Amino acid sequence: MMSFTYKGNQFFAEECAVADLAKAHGTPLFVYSKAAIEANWQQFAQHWPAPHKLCYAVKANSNLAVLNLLARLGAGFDIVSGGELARVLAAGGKAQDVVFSGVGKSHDEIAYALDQNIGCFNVESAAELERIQNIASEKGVVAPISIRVNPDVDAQTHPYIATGLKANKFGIAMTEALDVFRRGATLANLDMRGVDCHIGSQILSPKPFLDAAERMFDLITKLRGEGIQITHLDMGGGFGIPYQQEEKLEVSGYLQTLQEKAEKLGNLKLMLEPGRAIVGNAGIMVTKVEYYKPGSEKNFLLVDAGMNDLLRPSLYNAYHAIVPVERHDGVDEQLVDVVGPVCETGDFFGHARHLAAQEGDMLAVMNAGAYGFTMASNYNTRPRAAEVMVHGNTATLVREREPLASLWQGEHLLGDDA
Ligand SMILES: Cc1ncc(COP(=O)(O)O)c(C=O)c1O
Ligand SMILES: N[C@@H](CCCC[NH3+])C(=O)O
Repeated sequence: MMSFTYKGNQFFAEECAVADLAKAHGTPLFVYSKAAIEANWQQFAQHWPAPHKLCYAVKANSNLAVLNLLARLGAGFDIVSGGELARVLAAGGKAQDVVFSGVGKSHDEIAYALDQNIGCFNVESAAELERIQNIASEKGVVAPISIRVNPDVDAQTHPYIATGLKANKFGIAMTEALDVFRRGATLANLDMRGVDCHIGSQILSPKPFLDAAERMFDLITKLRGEGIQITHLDMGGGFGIPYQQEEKLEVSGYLQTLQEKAEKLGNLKLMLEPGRAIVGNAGIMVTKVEYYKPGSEKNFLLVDAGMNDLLRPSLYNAYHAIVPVERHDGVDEQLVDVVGPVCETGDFFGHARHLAAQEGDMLAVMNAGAYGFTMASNYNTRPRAAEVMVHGNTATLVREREPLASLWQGEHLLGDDA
C-alpha cells in the first residue's frame, strides 16, 4: 500500500495533493495517513490473536486523533508519563488497557495511575517497587506489577536508543530480577503478575529480539519453579522501519515464535509495545524552501522547518528521504544540504542530496510519523507545526499550528520592587 506517492508530478497523501494541504494549512506541516496507520496495525494484529495484546507506544506519536484511531482498532497503550496517560484517556483509551513504563515515575504519576486503575506498572527498579507498594497501601488498593528486566542484549542500533544492555539505565538486571520478584511477592499491595523488557528502538534484525525472548522465557520458567505465577510477558517494542535502503523487518515469524514458546509454557498472555512500526512511515513533514544559497564549498536549501520540528537528523544523524512536492520538468538537480533556520550547525534534514528545488517550492521529509512531532520543541521561539490526518480525499486538521502568543503564556515580568 502506497499512502504517499506521485500522481504525475504531484505528490499525494492518499487522495489529497500535498501542495493543496500546504496551501490550506501552511508549513511546516505534518501529514499523517489514516490508511497507513491501519495497515501497519494490521501487520501486527493479524498475527496476534487474543488474549495477546498490543500496546501502542504513545511516545512515538501522541496526537489525540492517532490515539483515538488506535483505540478504535483495539489497541492498548504503553505510556511513560502521567501526561501520556491523560492523553490516552482524553483520546478515548481505557486505563485498564495501559501499561506504564519509564525509569523515573514520580510519586504523583504513580498515584494518578493508581487512581485511574491502570492495567500494569512496568517496574524499573527495586526502589520503584517499594514506592508503588507504599502509595498503593496508603490508598488501600492493589497495584498490578510487571518487572522490567534488562536482558543484556545488544540491539545493534544507534547507542542513544539501545536500552537493553547492562550499561543502560533501563530495567532491572537479570541477576537481580529474581530477588526483586521475591520481595514483591511478600508485599501485600502488589499483584506480581508479569515480566517485561524493551531492548531498544529501530531494530532491523530478528536476532536481538529472539535472544531477549530466550532469556525472558528462561526467567519465567525459574519464577514459576519457585511457585511465582507469572501470567504475562511483555516483549516491548523496537521494530525498525526502512528509512533508506534497509531490508524491511518481517515481524510475522517472530510473533509466531513467541506464541509457540508461550503455548509450551501455558497460561501466558503476551504483549508487545510497537511505536515506530505503527506510525513511522504513516507520516511526512512538509516544509517550504525559503532560500537557495549556493556556495563555493556547498549549496544550501534553507527550509522553513527546523530541528525543533524534526530532531532525529540532529540527534541521531538519522537519514530521512526528502522529495519535492511538485516535480518540475527540465529543472536541473543540484547537490544540496537541506537545512533549517535554527541557529545551530546541527540544524539539518539531509546532507548532499540531489534536489531540483527553488525558493517557494515544497519538500516532503519522509518517514516523519514517529518521533517527529512528539520530539518537537519551541527552541528559537518557534511555534510547533500543525498536524493533518488524511483519509482518502478528506483531510482533517488534527492539531492547529501553535499561536505565537501561547509560547510565553505563564511567563511573568518581575515586579517593580524586584
Ligand atoms: C518501554 C518502551 N516500549 C516501547 C517503545 C517503543 O519503541 P519503538 O517505537 O521502537 O517500537 C519504547 C521506545 O523505544 C520504550 O521505551
Ligand atoms: N526517539 C527515538 C526513539 C527512541 C525511543 C524511545 N525509547 C527516535 O527518534 O528514533
